[in-house]
Amino acid sequence: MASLLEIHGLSKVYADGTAALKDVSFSVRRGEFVAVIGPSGAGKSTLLRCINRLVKPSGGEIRFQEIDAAGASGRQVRQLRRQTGMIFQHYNLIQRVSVLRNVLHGRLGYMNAFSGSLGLFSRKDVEEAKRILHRLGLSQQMYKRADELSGGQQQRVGIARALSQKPELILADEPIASLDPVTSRAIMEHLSDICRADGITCIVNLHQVAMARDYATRIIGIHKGEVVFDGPPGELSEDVIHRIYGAAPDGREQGGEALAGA
Ligand SMILES: Nc1ncnc2c1ncn2[C@@H]1O[C@H](COP(=O)(O)OP(=O)(O)OP(=O)(O)O)[C@@H](O)[C@H]1O
Repeated sequence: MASLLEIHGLSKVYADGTAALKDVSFSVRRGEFVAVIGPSGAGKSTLLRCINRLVKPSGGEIRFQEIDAAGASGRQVRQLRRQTGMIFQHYNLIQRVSVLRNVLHGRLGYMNAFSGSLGLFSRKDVEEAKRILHRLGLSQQMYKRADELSGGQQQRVGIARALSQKPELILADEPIASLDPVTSRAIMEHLSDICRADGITCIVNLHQVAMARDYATRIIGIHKGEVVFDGPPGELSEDVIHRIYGAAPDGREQGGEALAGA
């Protein structure tokens, strides 16, 4: 099957000289659930942000469907962002606005500037947003302000907003890092269900190795900006985990929190 996303020789050097990504290459097929793991500062967020062009790559190629994401024009970047839903650690909701309206913001990329600025969403978009909120168990919350919700509920709104875009790809940057273990599993279940039932490809940055093992169909391990593992969860041996997280000189592993749940 053709790849949805192909990355070749991707590099990112920030203005201060930090080389966050070095010669990263992999491709992702439709329907895959990819977990990206690695220690703090490995380059996970930079990778996701290069894919939807929140960060401009320094070199290499990113091909998303027909779009050359690395060299995309402004119009192509807008098209790319329409087709890629982004989910953030801190939810990035508009706090004083209703849950329903936050979800409808996922439709802005499809509207002209005039309708978008006035929030003139179509009846069809509103009905679809309500359906998505119902699916995520948030029917009772849809008219509440976002800041009245718990963290887990806010992250479900973040997922609902991404779904309302009707994306081909969901990029989730540490979506459970601020949540307790039970709520984290509920969020991972929702993402997994979306991937399986809707065929939406997911790339999820995670700190917890156990979560990656339990939910991903494929794991990519990054260490200091380089891919050091790319394979199914079953191949994530202790040796591989040490290669990804590295070992401190005194023998203690780095990323102890990540390994604790491994
Ligand atoms: N805007 C920036 N300017 C300069 N350096 C940056 C910038 N953003 C990230 N970096 C650096 O790039 C490297 C990779 O950072 P990145 O946030 O991608 O890692 P990460 O694996 O997502 O880390 P974490 O798990 O802690 O979020 C780090 O050394 C970081 O300090």
